[in-house]
This record gives sequence, C-alpha cells and structure tokens, in this order.
Amino acid sequence: MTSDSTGLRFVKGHGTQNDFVVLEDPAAELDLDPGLVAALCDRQRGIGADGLLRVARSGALVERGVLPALPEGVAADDWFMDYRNADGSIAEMCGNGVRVFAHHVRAAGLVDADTFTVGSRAGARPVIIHSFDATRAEITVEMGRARLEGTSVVRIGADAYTGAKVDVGNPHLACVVEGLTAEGLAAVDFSAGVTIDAGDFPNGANVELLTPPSEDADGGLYARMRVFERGVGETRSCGTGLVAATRAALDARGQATGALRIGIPGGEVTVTIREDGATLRGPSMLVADGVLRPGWDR
Ligand SMILES: N[C@@H](CCC[C@H](N)C(=O)O)C(=O)O
Repeated sequence: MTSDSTGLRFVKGHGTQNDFVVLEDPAAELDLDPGLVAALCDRQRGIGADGLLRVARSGALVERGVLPALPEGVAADDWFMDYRNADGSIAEMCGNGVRVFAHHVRAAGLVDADTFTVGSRAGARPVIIHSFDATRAEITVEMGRARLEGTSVVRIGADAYTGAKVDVGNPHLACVVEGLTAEGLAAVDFSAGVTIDAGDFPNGANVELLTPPSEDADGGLYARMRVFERGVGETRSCGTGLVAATRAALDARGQATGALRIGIPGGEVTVTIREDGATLRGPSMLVADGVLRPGWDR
C-alpha cells in the first residue's frame, strides 16, 4: 500500500476485542507493504489494530501474484480474507478475523446470503451468519481440523509451561496448566518475555495458557484463556487459539470431541470439536468507518 492509499476507505471491527482494520480491495490492487500495514495497525501513528483484513476476490489475488494458487476448496470468485498481523507479517488463518470479515461482506452487501465460503490461506472457511445488523453479528465459522502434533515448552519470564502443538492452519502451543486458577492466569506476566522452541516452531507460534476446564451449572465445560500471538503480542482473544486450546483441553481429558465455552479478556466464545472438524461461534462488532487522509503514513 503506497500513496494510492490516500482516500482509501476502511472499516474498524473486532471479534471479542481482537481488532482489525478492514480494507475493501476487490481487484487486489493495493500493495500491502509490511511497513505500511504495521503503520496502519500502530495504535499511536495509525488506526490501531491487532491485524488487517484485505477483502479481495480470491482469483484476483492469484492473478496479482499475492497467492501462488487458489487454496483447497476456494473458488476464484469467493471473497478472500487476506490477513496480515500487526507487525505486517502474513498468517495463514485468523478465526476472529473470519467472523469480522464475514460480518463486513454481509453488512456491506457484497454477499446476499447467510451461508457462504470465506477463502483463507489455510483453505475454505464456510460461515453461518446467525444474525447481523450494521454493527453487530453472531457468526459460526467452520474452522477445519485442529491437528495435535506432539508437545513443546514455552518460557514466560522464569516460568516454563508444557503444551500441545496444535495446527489449526496456523501454529499454536496450547498449554492447559494443571492447578491454574483464573486469578493465577490473570497474574501471568507476558511482558517478562515469551520464548518458544524455534526447533519445534521454525515459523513461530501463537501461545495459549488455559485453566483446566470445569463443569458449569448447565453441565457444560468452561475454561479461561489468555493468548500471546505471533506477530502481535498479547491480544484479548484469538479464534484459532481458542480452537487449539479446546483441542488440547479435551485431549487432556481423554476426549477427541466435545464443546468448550471459553472466557478470554475480550469476551466469550464456544468451540465445538468433531471428529472431522471444529466450529467457532461468537460475536463480531463493526465499530467505525473512515477514510485515510493524504500523507497519513509520512
Ligand atoms: N487473532 C487470530 C490469529 C491471527 C494470526 C496469528 N497471529 C498468527 O500469526 O498465526 C485469530 O483469531 O485466530
């Protein structure tokens, strides 16, 4: 994105306070230079967000060389969520981002159905819009399989946590910490430094800390989670991280399938794991529309 970003319209939205700048660019004409994405997401000099969602036709991204080919299950005329982290890096998937993206394309009239497919680098992500208006929506995303790939360790300050490596299209280390209470979780200090094993995660990873699930009054499972995202830092929610954490938490209980309600600093979502996939259900909020002013990035 260069000087041609002047006059560009943007939307600001969030999914459980994991927040995004949304840019409509159907023909994929913008050059999303990492430095300028980082400036846009900067909370002091830009709009401020955990990530950026470009709304483009999948086929246009291939024609422009942004994607090498259409990912599995994605058609050329599907809307594609071209996701960028706040530091400008590209990630394969963003679960909260898909909800906000789907909300935007539905509310803006780019689609006229409540079920459709969103393209992502991790493949097709079908969505169901349960309800929406210009500001709020409730959406379920089909997240694909969450694959367990062994264990690894993260160091946070002086403490070490062992967790499950989980692939949700992007890499996660989901740590279900025995004996961890909600108060103990709130006291974890990510600013003390978060170090993962680069041998286990050559492309980096997102790190989740989770209290062991307990039964709620309705007999369902409930846990609390915090997350430290690759390319961002601590965020108030991470959709793929919530799916990874659910997979790890159920596995620790000897369950391959099940549902978990998870509280994160930005709200609450429900994740359901099946044998052949997972769903993430939660809210989306579109907060504001704006226009970039001339020279904003200088
Ligand atoms: N917040 C997202 C995940 C965004 C990508 C992640 N930081 C990565 O680099 O893999 C979500 O809601 O899933």
